[in-house]
Amino acid sequence: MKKINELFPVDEDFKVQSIHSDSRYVGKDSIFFCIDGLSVDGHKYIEDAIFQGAKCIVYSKPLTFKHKDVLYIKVDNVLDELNRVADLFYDHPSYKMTVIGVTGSSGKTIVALMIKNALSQFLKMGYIGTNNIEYAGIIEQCPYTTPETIFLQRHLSDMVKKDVKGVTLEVSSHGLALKRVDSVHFDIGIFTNVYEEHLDFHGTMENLMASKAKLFSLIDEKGYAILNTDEVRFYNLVKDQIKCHILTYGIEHKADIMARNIEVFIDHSEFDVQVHDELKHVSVGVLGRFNISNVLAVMTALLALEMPLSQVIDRVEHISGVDGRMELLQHPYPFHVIVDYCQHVKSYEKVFQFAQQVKKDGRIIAVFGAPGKKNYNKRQKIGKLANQYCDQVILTAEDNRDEDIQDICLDIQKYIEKPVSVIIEDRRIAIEQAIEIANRHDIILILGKGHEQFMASAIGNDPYPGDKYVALEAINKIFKGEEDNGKEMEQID
Ligand SMILES: CC(=O)N[C@H]1[C@@H](OP(=O)(O)OP(=O)(O)OC[C@H]2O[C@@H](n3ccc(=O)[nH]c3=O)[C@H](O)[C@@H]2O)O[C@H](CO)[C@@H](O)[C@@H]1O[C@H](C)C(=O)N[C@@H](C)C(=O)N[C@H](CCC(=O)O)C(=O)O
Repeated sequence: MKKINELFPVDEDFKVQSIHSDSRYVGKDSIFFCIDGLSVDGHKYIEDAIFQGAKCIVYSKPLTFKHKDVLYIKVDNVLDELNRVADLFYDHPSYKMTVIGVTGSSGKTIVALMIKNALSQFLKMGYIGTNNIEYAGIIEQCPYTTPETIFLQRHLSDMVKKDVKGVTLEVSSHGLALKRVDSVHFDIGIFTNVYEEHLDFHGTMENLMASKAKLFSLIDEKGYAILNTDEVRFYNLVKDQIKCHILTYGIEHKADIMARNIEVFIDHSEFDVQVHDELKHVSVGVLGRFNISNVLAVMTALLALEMPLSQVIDRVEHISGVDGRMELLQHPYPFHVIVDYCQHVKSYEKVFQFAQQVKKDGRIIAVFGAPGKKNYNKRQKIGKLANQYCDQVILTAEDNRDEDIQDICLDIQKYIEKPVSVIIEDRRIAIEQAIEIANRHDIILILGKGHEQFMASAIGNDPYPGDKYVALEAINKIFKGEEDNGKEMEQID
Protein backbone atom coordinates (compact mmCIF):
# COMPACT_ATOMS: atom_id res chain seq x y z
CA MET A 1 0.00 0.00 0.00
CA LYS A 2 1.23 3.53 -0.80
CA LYS A 3 0.43 7.01 0.45
CA ILE A 4 -1.01 9.42 -2.11
CA ASN A 5 2.06 11.70 -1.88
CA GLU A 6 4.27 8.78 -2.89
CA LEU A 7 2.26 8.47 -6.11
CA PHE A 8 1.69 12.14 -6.95
CA PRO A 9 3.51 15.35 -5.94
CA VAL A 10 0.76 16.48 -3.50
CA ASP A 11 0.67 17.52 0.19
CA GLU A 12 -2.07 15.08 1.19
CA ASP A 13 -0.78 11.87 2.69
CA PHE A 14 -3.74 9.49 2.99
CA LYS A 15 -3.19 5.82 2.33
CA VAL A 16 -4.35 4.56 -1.04
CA GLN A 17 -6.00 1.16 -0.70
CA SER A 18 -6.46 0.46 -4.41
CA ILE A 19 -6.40 2.03 -7.87
CA HIS A 20 -9.10 1.74 -10.58
CA SER A 21 -10.12 2.75 -14.07
CA ASP A 22 -13.58 1.19 -13.89
CA SER A 23 -16.05 2.89 -11.54
CA ARG A 24 -17.96 -0.38 -11.08
CA TYR A 25 -15.07 -1.91 -9.16
CA VAL A 26 -13.91 1.11 -7.16
CA GLY A 27 -13.16 0.42 -3.49
CA LYS A 28 -12.73 2.52 -0.35
CA ASP A 29 -9.89 5.09 -0.19
CA SER A 30 -8.93 4.52 -3.77
CA ILE A 31 -7.86 6.45 -6.86
CA PHE A 32 -10.14 6.54 -9.92
CA PHE A 33 -8.55 7.25 -13.31
CA CYS A 34 -10.99 8.69 -15.88
CA ILE A 35 -10.25 7.06 -19.24
CA ASP A 36 -11.88 8.58 -22.29
CA GLY A 37 -12.66 5.29 -24.02
CA LEU A 38 -13.78 4.25 -27.46
CA SER A 39 -17.41 3.85 -26.46
CA VAL A 40 -17.82 5.89 -23.26
CA ASP A 41 -15.93 8.54 -21.37
CA GLY A 42 -14.73 7.54 -17.88
CA HIS A 43 -15.22 11.16 -16.76
CA LYS A 44 -18.95 10.36 -16.77
CA TYR A 45 -18.48 7.98 -13.85
CA ILE A 46 -16.68 10.25 -11.40
CA GLU A 47 -19.70 10.55 -9.10
CA ASP A 48 -20.21 6.77 -9.12
CA ALA A 49 -16.55 6.29 -8.27
CA ILE A 50 -16.75 8.76 -5.37
CA PHE A 51 -19.93 7.11 -4.10
CA GLN A 52 -18.06 3.78 -4.12
CA GLY A 53 -15.18 5.23 -2.07
CA ALA A 54 -12.70 6.94 -4.42
CA LYS A 55 -10.72 9.60 -2.56
CA CYS A 56 -8.74 10.86 -5.53
CA ILE A 57 -9.81 11.47 -9.13
CA VAL A 58 -7.25 11.62 -11.93
CA TYR A 59 -8.78 13.35 -14.93
CA SER A 60 -7.95 15.35 -18.07
CA LYS A 61 -11.13 17.19 -19.10
CA PRO A 62 -12.77 20.25 -17.51
CA LEU A 63 -15.03 19.33 -14.55
CA THR A 64 -18.11 21.32 -13.54
CA PHE A 65 -18.31 20.18 -9.93
CA LYS A 66 -15.79 19.11 -7.31
CA HIS A 67 -16.34 17.61 -3.82
CA LYS A 68 -14.46 19.34 -0.99
CA ASP A 69 -13.16 16.14 0.56
CA VAL A 70 -11.94 14.55 -2.68
CA LEU A 71 -8.53 15.19 -4.22
CA TYR A 72 -8.71 16.01 -7.95
CA ILE A 73 -5.54 15.73 -10.02
CA LYS A 74 -5.60 17.08 -13.57
CA VAL A 75 -3.15 15.50 -16.01
CA ASP A 76 -2.51 15.74 -19.75
CA ASN A 77 -2.85 12.06 -20.49
CA VAL A 78 -4.71 9.85 -18.01
CA LEU A 79 -3.52 6.57 -19.58
CA ASP A 80 0.13 7.63 -19.26
CA GLU A 81 -0.43 8.54 -15.60
CA LEU A 82 -2.31 5.31 -15.02
CA ASN A 83 0.69 3.37 -16.34
CA ARG A 84 3.17 5.34 -14.26
CA VAL A 85 1.10 5.04 -11.06
CA ALA A 86 0.18 1.36 -11.54
CA ASP A 87 3.84 0.42 -11.91
CA LEU A 88 4.71 2.46 -8.80
CA PHE A 89 1.70 1.34 -6.73
CA TYR A 90 2.59 -2.31 -7.30
CA ASP A 91 6.34 -1.69 -6.72
CA HIS A 92 7.63 -2.16 -10.27
CA PRO A 93 6.91 -5.90 -10.48
CA SER A 94 8.05 -6.33 -14.08
CA TYR A 95 11.55 -5.16 -13.11
CA LYS A 96 11.77 -7.98 -10.56
CA MET A 97 11.38 -10.87 -12.95
CA THR A 98 12.20 -11.85 -16.50
CA VAL A 99 9.35 -10.69 -18.73
CA ILE A 100 9.01 -12.20 -22.20
CA GLY A 101 6.39 -10.59 -24.47
CA VAL A 102 5.11 -12.29 -27.60
CA THR A 103 3.32 -10.36 -30.31
CA GLY A 104 2.01 -11.44 -33.74
CA SER A 105 -1.24 -12.30 -35.47
CA SER A 106 -0.96 -16.00 -34.71
CA GLY A 107 1.36 -18.16 -32.64
CA LYS A 108 1.37 -15.92 -29.55
CA THR A 109 -0.24 -18.53 -27.31
CA ILE A 110 1.81 -21.51 -28.41
CA VAL A 111 5.10 -19.58 -28.22
CA ALA A 112 4.30 -18.04 -24.83
CA LEU A 113 3.15 -21.33 -23.32
CA MET A 114 6.01 -23.37 -24.77
CA ILE A 115 8.59 -20.95 -23.35
CA LYS A 116 6.83 -20.98 -20.01
CA ASN A 117 6.76 -24.78 -19.98
CA ALA A 118 10.36 -25.07 -21.17
CA LEU A 119 11.62 -22.81 -18.39
CA SER A 120 9.37 -24.22 -15.67
CA GLN A 121 11.85 -27.04 -15.10
CA PHE A 122 14.38 -24.49 -13.81
CA LEU A 123 12.36 -21.48 -12.64
CA LYS A 124 8.99 -20.66 -11.16
CA MET A 125 7.20 -19.30 -14.25
CA GLY A 126 3.95 -17.53 -15.03
CA TYR A 127 1.88 -16.98 -18.18
CA ILE A 128 -0.71 -14.36 -19.10
CA GLY A 129 -2.62 -14.64 -22.36
CA THR A 130 -5.58 -15.88 -24.36
CA ASN A 131 -5.71 -19.27 -22.67
CA ASN A 132 -5.67 -18.01 -19.08
CA ILE A 133 -3.39 -16.72 -16.33
CA GLU A 134 -1.16 -19.36 -14.74
CA TYR A 135 1.38 -19.03 -11.95
CA ALA A 136 2.26 -20.64 -8.64
CA GLY A 137 -0.53 -23.21 -8.92
CA ILE A 138 -3.13 -20.52 -9.72
CA ILE A 139 -5.15 -20.79 -12.93
CA GLU A 140 -7.51 -17.91 -13.65
CA GLN A 141 -9.45 -16.80 -16.71
CA CYS A 142 -7.89 -13.82 -18.46
CA PRO A 143 -10.38 -11.15 -19.61
CA TYR A 144 -8.32 -10.28 -22.69
CA THR A 145 -5.32 -11.63 -24.54
CA THR A 146 -3.46 -8.69 -23.01
CA PRO A 147 -5.29 -7.43 -19.93
CA GLU A 148 -5.50 -3.73 -19.12
CA THR A 149 -2.77 -2.03 -17.09
CA ILE A 150 -4.04 -2.23 -13.51
CA PHE A 151 -5.16 -5.85 -13.79
CA LEU A 152 -1.83 -6.72 -15.40
CA GLN A 153 0.38 -4.93 -12.87
CA ARG A 154 -1.64 -6.40 -9.98
CA HIS A 155 -1.10 -9.91 -11.28
CA LEU A 156 2.59 -9.31 -11.97
CA SER A 157 2.90 -8.03 -8.40
CA ASP A 158 1.18 -11.14 -7.04
CA MET A 159 3.58 -13.27 -9.06
CA VAL A 160 6.54 -11.48 -7.46
CA LYS A 161 5.03 -12.07 -4.01
CA LYS A 162 4.72 -15.77 -4.85
CA ASP A 163 8.36 -15.89 -5.92
CA VAL A 164 7.67 -16.30 -9.64
CA LYS A 165 10.91 -15.51 -11.49
CA GLY A 166 9.70 -15.18 -15.05
CA VAL A 167 6.54 -14.62 -17.03
CA THR A 168 5.53 -14.98 -20.66
CA LEU A 169 2.98 -12.44 -21.76
CA GLU A 170 0.92 -12.42 -24.94
CA VAL A 171 0.94 -8.87 -26.25
CA SER A 172 -1.90 -8.11 -28.65
CA SER A 173 -1.93 -5.21 -31.08
CA HIS A 174 -4.98 -3.87 -29.17
CA GLY A 175 -3.02 -4.12 -25.93
CA LEU A 176 -0.12 -2.18 -27.43
CA ALA A 177 -2.29 0.46 -29.11
CA LEU A 178 -4.39 0.97 -25.98
CA LYS A 179 -1.25 1.36 -23.82
CA ARG A 180 -2.03 -1.67 -21.65
CA VAL A 181 1.66 -2.65 -21.40
CA ASP A 182 3.36 0.76 -21.51
CA SER A 183 4.65 0.38 -17.96
CA VAL A 184 5.86 -3.21 -18.34
CA HIS A 185 9.61 -3.74 -18.43
CA PHE A 186 10.23 -6.39 -21.10
CA ASP A 187 13.49 -8.35 -21.20
CA ILE A 188 12.65 -10.14 -24.41
CA GLY A 189 10.13 -9.33 -27.15
CA ILE A 190 9.20 -11.91 -29.77
CA PHE A 191 7.47 -11.32 -33.08
CA THR A 192 5.79 -14.22 -34.87
CA ASN A 193 3.93 -12.91 -37.92
CA VAL A 194 1.41 -10.36 -39.12
CA TYR A 195 -1.76 -10.97 -41.14
CA GLU A 196 -4.46 -8.58 -42.19
CA GLU A 197 -6.57 -8.54 -39.01
CA HIS A 198 -8.42 -6.13 -36.73
CA LEU A 199 -8.45 -3.46 -39.43
CA ASP A 200 -11.80 -2.29 -38.03
CA PHE A 201 -9.73 -1.14 -35.04
CA HIS A 202 -6.32 -0.30 -36.55
CA GLY A 203 -7.58 1.12 -39.86
CA THR A 204 -4.58 0.17 -42.01
CA MET A 205 -1.91 -2.53 -42.17
CA GLU A 206 0.66 0.20 -41.46
CA ASN A 207 -1.09 1.08 -38.18
CA LEU A 208 -1.39 -2.59 -37.29
CA MET A 209 2.33 -3.17 -37.89
CA ALA A 210 3.22 0.01 -36.01
CA SER A 211 1.24 -1.29 -33.00
CA LYS A 212 3.10 -4.59 -33.04
CA ALA A 213 6.42 -2.79 -33.53
CA LYS A 214 5.75 -0.79 -30.36
CA LEU A 215 6.61 -3.83 -28.24
CA PHE A 216 10.22 -3.57 -29.38
CA SER A 217 10.45 0.11 -28.48
CA LEU A 218 9.64 -0.90 -24.89
CA ILE A 219 12.82 -3.01 -24.60
CA ASP A 220 16.00 -1.35 -23.36
CA GLU A 221 19.62 -1.91 -24.56
CA LYS A 222 20.12 -5.00 -22.39
CA GLY A 223 17.10 -6.84 -23.77
CA TYR A 224 16.46 -8.89 -26.91
CA ALA A 225 14.16 -8.52 -29.89
CA ILE A 226 13.51 -11.87 -31.50
CA LEU A 227 12.38 -11.35 -35.07
CA ASN A 228 11.14 -13.60 -37.85
CA THR A 229 13.10 -12.85 -41.06
CA ASP A 230 10.43 -14.62 -43.13
CA GLU A 231 8.15 -11.70 -42.27
CA VAL A 232 10.20 -9.44 -44.49
CA ARG A 233 8.03 -6.31 -44.29
CA PHE A 234 7.88 -6.28 -40.53
CA TYR A 235 11.54 -7.18 -40.13
CA ASN A 236 12.58 -4.30 -42.38
CA LEU A 237 10.25 -1.94 -40.53
CA VAL A 238 11.64 -2.57 -37.06
CA LYS A 239 15.24 -3.74 -37.44
CA ASP A 240 16.73 -0.25 -37.59
CA GLN A 241 14.49 1.28 -34.91
CA ILE A 242 15.45 -1.09 -32.13
CA LYS A 243 17.89 -0.22 -29.37
CA CYS A 244 18.15 -3.73 -27.87
CA HIS A 245 20.01 -6.80 -29.22
CA ILE A 246 18.40 -8.53 -32.19
CA LEU A 247 18.29 -12.30 -32.74
CA THR A 248 16.54 -13.63 -35.82
CA TYR A 249 14.89 -16.89 -36.80
CA GLY A 250 13.51 -18.05 -40.12
CA ILE A 251 12.78 -20.86 -42.52
CA GLU A 252 12.92 -19.20 -45.92
CA HIS A 253 15.19 -16.25 -45.22
CA LYS A 254 18.66 -16.10 -43.71
CA ALA A 255 18.55 -15.84 -39.93
CA ASP A 256 20.64 -16.57 -36.82
CA ILE A 257 18.53 -19.66 -36.11
CA MET A 258 17.07 -21.55 -39.06
CA ALA A 259 15.10 -24.72 -39.72
CA ARG A 260 16.31 -26.95 -42.56
CA ASN A 261 15.03 -30.26 -43.96
CA ILE A 262 11.54 -29.90 -42.50
CA GLU A 263 9.31 -32.97 -42.48
CA VAL A 264 5.74 -32.85 -41.20
CA PHE A 265 3.77 -35.85 -40.01
CA ILE A 266 0.23 -36.21 -38.71
CA ASP A 267 1.46 -36.55 -35.12
CA HIS A 268 4.81 -34.68 -35.00
CA SER A 269 7.34 -32.67 -36.99
CA GLU A 270 11.06 -33.03 -37.64
CA PHE A 271 13.73 -30.61 -38.84
CA ASP A 272 17.38 -29.70 -38.51
CA VAL A 273 18.06 -26.54 -36.58
CA GLN A 274 20.98 -24.50 -37.81
CA VAL A 275 22.60 -22.11 -35.37
CA HIS A 276 25.48 -20.45 -37.20
CA ASP A 277 27.58 -23.46 -38.32
CA GLU A 278 26.00 -26.01 -36.04
CA LEU A 279 23.26 -28.30 -37.41
CA LYS A 280 21.22 -30.50 -35.03
CA HIS A 281 18.19 -32.72 -35.54
CA VAL A 282 14.97 -31.82 -33.71
CA SER A 283 11.74 -33.80 -33.36
CA VAL A 284 8.78 -31.97 -31.81
CA GLY A 285 5.20 -32.83 -30.93
CA VAL A 286 3.71 -29.75 -32.61
CA LEU A 287 2.04 -30.05 -35.99
CA GLY A 288 2.48 -28.18 -39.26
CA ARG A 289 5.23 -26.24 -41.01
CA PHE A 290 3.89 -22.96 -39.63
CA ASN A 291 4.39 -24.29 -36.12
CA ILE A 292 8.07 -25.01 -36.87
CA SER A 293 8.42 -21.27 -37.17
CA ASN A 294 6.85 -20.94 -33.70
CA VAL A 295 9.21 -23.58 -32.31
CA LEU A 296 12.16 -21.62 -33.77
CA ALA A 297 10.89 -18.51 -31.95
CA VAL A 298 10.83 -20.52 -28.71
CA MET A 299 14.32 -21.90 -29.31
CA THR A 300 15.68 -18.43 -30.09
CA ALA A 301 14.24 -17.05 -26.86
CA LEU A 302 15.82 -19.88 -24.85
CA LEU A 303 19.17 -19.25 -26.57
CA ALA A 304 18.85 -15.54 -25.75
CA LEU A 305 18.48 -16.61 -22.11
CA GLU A 306 21.84 -18.37 -22.53
CA MET A 307 20.53 -21.91 -22.46
CA PRO A 308 22.97 -24.22 -24.32
CA LEU A 309 21.67 -25.50 -27.67
CA SER A 310 21.61 -29.16 -26.58
CA GLN A 311 19.43 -28.22 -23.61
CA VAL A 312 17.19 -26.05 -25.78
CA ILE A 313 16.60 -29.03 -28.08
CA ASP A 314 15.95 -31.31 -25.14
CA ARG A 315 13.38 -28.86 -23.73
CA VAL A 316 11.44 -28.34 -26.97
CA GLU A 317 11.45 -32.07 -27.66
CA HIS A 318 9.97 -32.78 -24.26
CA ILE A 319 7.25 -30.16 -24.01
CA SER A 320 3.92 -30.89 -25.55
CA GLY A 321 1.87 -28.54 -27.69
CA VAL A 322 -0.92 -26.40 -26.35
CA ASP A 323 -4.57 -27.24 -25.63
CA GLY A 324 -6.76 -26.59 -28.63
CA ARG A 325 -3.92 -25.45 -30.92
CA MET A 326 -3.37 -27.99 -33.69
CA GLU A 327 -4.14 -30.57 -31.04
CA LEU A 328 -4.31 -34.13 -32.35
CA LEU A 329 -6.79 -35.97 -30.15
CA GLN A 330 -5.56 -39.22 -28.67
CA HIS A 331 -7.75 -42.26 -29.43
CA PRO A 332 -7.08 -45.74 -30.79
CA TYR A 333 -9.08 -45.63 -34.04
CA PRO A 334 -7.55 -45.25 -37.52
CA PHE A 335 -8.78 -41.75 -38.32
CA HIS A 336 -7.48 -38.44 -36.99
CA VAL A 337 -9.18 -35.55 -35.23
CA ILE A 338 -7.46 -32.19 -34.92
CA VAL A 339 -8.84 -29.28 -32.88
CA ASP A 340 -7.53 -25.83 -33.71
CA TYR A 341 -8.40 -22.32 -32.53
CA CYS A 342 -7.93 -21.00 -36.08
CA GLN A 343 -8.82 -17.32 -35.73
CA HIS A 344 -7.52 -15.96 -39.02
CA VAL A 345 -8.25 -16.81 -42.64
CA LYS A 346 -4.53 -17.48 -43.10
CA SER A 347 -4.68 -20.03 -40.27
CA TYR A 348 -7.47 -21.95 -42.05
CA GLU A 349 -5.31 -22.10 -45.14
CA LYS A 350 -2.34 -23.38 -43.17
CA VAL A 351 -4.38 -26.03 -41.36
CA PHE A 352 -5.99 -27.22 -44.61
CA GLN A 353 -2.59 -27.34 -46.33
CA PHE A 354 -1.19 -29.36 -43.45
CA ALA A 355 -4.06 -31.85 -43.65
CA GLN A 356 -3.59 -32.19 -47.37
CA GLN A 357 0.13 -32.74 -46.94
CA VAL A 358 -0.16 -35.52 -44.34
CA LYS A 359 -3.32 -37.29 -45.45
CA LYS A 360 -2.94 -40.68 -47.03
CA ASP A 361 -5.97 -41.99 -48.89
CA GLY A 362 -8.55 -40.55 -46.47
CA ARG A 363 -10.75 -37.47 -46.73
CA ILE A 364 -10.52 -34.05 -45.12
CA ILE A 365 -13.72 -33.40 -43.17
CA ALA A 366 -13.97 -29.92 -41.66
CA VAL A 367 -16.32 -28.69 -38.95
CA PHE A 368 -16.48 -24.94 -38.47
CA GLY A 369 -18.62 -21.81 -38.57
CA ALA A 370 -17.86 -18.12 -38.23
CA PRO A 371 -18.42 -15.66 -35.41
CA GLY A 372 -21.52 -13.51 -35.57
CA LYS A 373 -21.56 -9.73 -35.84
CA LYS A 374 -17.96 -9.34 -36.93
CA ASN A 375 -15.45 -9.90 -39.67
CA TYR A 376 -18.14 -10.63 -42.28
CA ASN A 377 -15.80 -11.06 -45.24
CA LYS A 378 -14.03 -13.91 -43.44
CA ARG A 379 -17.06 -16.10 -44.30
CA GLN A 380 -16.50 -15.89 -48.03
CA LYS A 381 -12.77 -16.48 -47.68
CA ILE A 382 -13.02 -19.57 -45.48
CA GLY A 383 -15.81 -20.94 -47.69
CA LYS A 384 -13.52 -20.64 -50.72
CA LEU A 385 -10.64 -22.27 -48.87
CA ALA A 386 -12.83 -25.19 -47.79
CA ASN A 387 -13.88 -25.51 -51.41
CA GLN A 388 -10.24 -25.84 -52.39
CA TYR A 389 -9.08 -28.31 -49.74
CA CYS A 390 -11.94 -30.22 -48.09
CA ASP A 391 -13.91 -33.29 -49.08
CA GLN A 392 -16.80 -32.70 -46.68
CA VAL A 393 -17.78 -29.65 -44.66
CA ILE A 394 -20.13 -29.43 -41.70
CA LEU A 395 -21.03 -25.82 -40.98
CA THR A 396 -22.10 -25.04 -37.46
CA ALA A 397 -22.41 -22.58 -34.58
CA GLU A 398 -19.37 -20.57 -33.55
CA ASP A 399 -20.03 -17.62 -31.24
CA ASN A 400 -23.02 -16.46 -33.27
CA ARG A 401 -23.80 -13.71 -30.70
CA ASP A 402 -27.19 -12.32 -31.77
CA GLU A 403 -26.88 -13.29 -35.42
CA ASP A 404 -28.81 -16.23 -36.82
CA ILE A 405 -26.57 -19.35 -37.02
CA GLN A 406 -28.27 -20.55 -40.19
CA ASP A 407 -27.61 -17.18 -41.90
CA ILE A 408 -23.92 -17.23 -40.93
CA CYS A 409 -23.52 -20.78 -42.22
CA LEU A 410 -25.34 -19.94 -45.47
CA ASP A 411 -22.93 -17.02 -45.96
CA ILE A 412 -20.07 -19.53 -45.89
CA GLN A 413 -21.88 -22.28 -47.80
CA LYS A 414 -22.47 -19.98 -50.80
CA TYR A 415 -18.78 -20.35 -51.62
CA ILE A 416 -18.55 -24.12 -51.19
CA GLU A 417 -19.26 -25.89 -54.46
CA LYS A 418 -17.19 -29.05 -54.72
CA PRO A 419 -17.26 -30.67 -51.28
CA VAL A 420 -20.49 -31.94 -49.81
CA SER A 421 -21.55 -29.38 -47.22
CA VAL A 422 -24.30 -29.47 -44.64
CA ILE A 423 -25.43 -27.11 -41.91
CA ILE A 424 -25.91 -28.56 -38.44
CA GLU A 425 -26.54 -25.65 -36.10
CA ASP A 426 -25.77 -27.43 -32.84
CA ARG A 427 -21.96 -27.66 -32.66
CA ARG A 428 -22.04 -30.81 -30.52
CA ILE A 429 -24.22 -32.63 -33.05
CA ALA A 430 -22.07 -31.31 -35.91
CA ILE A 431 -18.94 -32.77 -34.28
CA GLU A 432 -20.70 -36.07 -33.52
CA GLN A 433 -21.81 -36.24 -37.14
CA ALA A 434 -18.24 -35.74 -38.39
CA ILE A 435 -17.04 -38.56 -36.13
CA GLU A 436 -19.95 -40.75 -37.18
CA ILE A 437 -18.97 -40.52 -40.87
CA ALA A 438 -15.24 -40.99 -40.26
CA ASN A 439 -13.59 -43.69 -42.31
CA ARG A 440 -10.09 -45.11 -42.20
CA HIS A 441 -7.37 -42.40 -42.67
CA ASP A 442 -9.85 -39.52 -42.69
CA ILE A 443 -8.71 -36.29 -41.05
CA ILE A 444 -11.42 -34.40 -39.18
CA LEU A 445 -10.60 -30.75 -38.56
CA ILE A 446 -12.64 -29.02 -35.86
CA LEU A 447 -11.83 -25.35 -36.22
CA GLY A 448 -12.48 -22.00 -34.60
CA LYS A 449 -13.01 -22.63 -30.89
CA GLY A 450 -9.79 -24.35 -29.80
CA HIS A 451 -9.57 -24.53 -26.01
CA GLU A 452 -12.65 -22.37 -25.40
CA GLN A 453 -15.40 -23.74 -23.19
CA PHE A 454 -18.13 -21.24 -23.95
CA MET A 455 -20.21 -20.13 -26.88
CA ALA A 456 -20.85 -16.40 -27.23
CA SER A 457 -24.60 -15.95 -27.74
CA ALA A 458 -27.04 -13.04 -27.79
CA ILE A 459 -27.15 -12.92 -23.98
CA GLY A 460 -23.50 -13.53 -23.09
CA ASN A 461 -21.40 -16.65 -22.90
CA ASP A 462 -23.30 -19.95 -22.85
CA PRO A 463 -21.51 -22.91 -21.29
CA TYR A 464 -20.02 -25.33 -23.81
CA PRO A 465 -17.80 -28.28 -22.85
CA GLY A 466 -15.27 -27.56 -25.60
CA ASP A 467 -14.55 -29.18 -28.98
CA LYS A 468 -12.03 -31.65 -27.57
CA TYR A 469 -14.43 -32.95 -24.93
CA VAL A 470 -17.32 -33.21 -27.38
CA ALA A 471 -15.19 -35.03 -29.97
CA LEU A 472 -13.69 -37.51 -27.51
CA GLU A 473 -17.10 -38.21 -26.03
CA ALA A 474 -18.49 -38.83 -29.53
CA ILE A 475 -15.60 -41.17 -30.37
CA ASN A 476 -16.26 -43.12 -27.19
CA LYS A 477 -19.96 -43.25 -27.80
CA ILE A 478 -19.73 -44.25 -31.45
CA PHE A 479 -16.73 -46.57 -31.55
CA LYS A 480 -16.46 -48.08 -28.07
CA GLY A 481 -18.75 -51.02 -28.03
CA GLU A 482 -18.87 -50.78 -31.80
CA GLU A 483 -19.93 -54.42 -31.93
CA ASP A 484 -23.20 -53.40 -30.28
CA ASN A 485 -24.07 -50.59 -32.64
CA GLY A 486 -22.73 -52.03 -35.83
CA LYS A 487 -19.97 -49.40 -36.37
CA GLU A 488 -16.76 -51.21 -37.05
CA MET A 489 -13.28 -49.89 -37.47
CA GLU A 490 -9.95 -51.55 -36.89
CA GLN A 491 -8.02 -50.12 -33.98
CA ILE A 492 -4.54 -48.74 -34.53
CA ASP A 493 -2.02 -51.33 -33.37
C1 LIG B 1 -11.46 -1.97 -28.59
C2 LIG B 1 -10.99 -2.20 -27.21
O1 LIG B 1 -10.06 -2.91 -26.99
N1 LIG B 1 -11.69 -1.58 -26.23
C3 LIG B 1 -11.27 -1.67 -24.85
C4 LIG B 1 -11.38 -0.30 -24.27
O2 LIG B 1 -12.74 -0.02 -24.41
P1 LIG B 1 -13.23 1.42 -24.51
O3 LIG B 1 -12.13 2.37 -24.78
O4 LIG B 1 -14.37 1.37 -25.45
O5 LIG B 1 -13.72 1.60 -23.03
P2 LIG B 1 -15.10 2.15 -22.69
O6 LIG B 1 -16.05 1.03 -22.56
O7 LIG B 1 -15.38 3.25 -23.63
O8 LIG B 1 -14.86 2.76 -21.25
C5 LIG B 1 -13.99 3.87 -21.01
C6 LIG B 1 -13.60 3.86 -19.57
O9 LIG B 1 -14.77 4.04 -18.75
C7 LIG B 1 -14.77 3.08 -17.75
N2 LIG B 1 -16.15 2.83 -17.32
C8 LIG B 1 -17.06 2.32 -18.19
C9 LIG B 1 -18.35 2.05 -17.74
C10 LIG B 1 -18.69 2.30 -16.39
O10 LIG B 1 -19.81 2.08 -15.92
N3 LIG B 1 -17.72 2.82 -15.59
C11 LIG B 1 -16.47 3.08 -16.01
O11 LIG B 1 -15.65 3.53 -15.25
C12 LIG B 1 -14.11 1.88 -18.38
O12 LIG B 1 -13.61 0.98 -17.40
C13 LIG B 1 -12.99 2.52 -19.16
O13 LIG B 1 -11.87 2.76 -18.34
O14 LIG B 1 -10.97 -0.30 -22.92
C14 LIG B 1 -11.79 -1.13 -22.10
C15 LIG B 1 -11.29 -1.03 -20.65
O15 LIG B 1 -9.96 -1.47 -20.57
C16 LIG B 1 -11.75 -2.57 -22.61
O16 LIG B 1 -12.68 -3.31 -21.89
C17 LIG B 1 -12.14 -2.61 -24.08
O17 LIG B 1 -11.93 -3.91 -24.61
C18 LIG B 1 -13.00 -4.40 -25.42
C19 LIG B 1 -14.19 -4.79 -24.61
C20 LIG B 1 -12.51 -5.57 -26.23
O18 LIG B 1 -13.20 -6.51 -26.48
N4 LIG B 1 -11.32 -5.54 -26.69
C21 LIG B 1 -10.81 -6.60 -27.53
C22 LIG B 1 -11.06 -6.28 -28.97
C23 LIG B 1 -9.32 -6.75 -27.31
O19 LIG B 1 -8.70 -5.96 -26.61
N5 LIG B 1 -8.76 -7.79 -27.90
C24 LIG B 1 -7.35 -8.06 -27.83
C25 LIG B 1 -6.94 -9.27 -28.62
C26 LIG B 1 -7.28 -9.19 -30.01
C27 LIG B 1 -6.71 -10.39 -30.73
O20 LIG B 1 -5.48 -10.44 -30.94
O21 LIG B 1 -7.52 -11.27 -31.10
C28 LIG B 1 -6.97 -8.49 -26.44
O22 LIG B 1 -5.85 -8.18 -26.02
O23 LIG B 1 -7.77 -9.25 -25.84
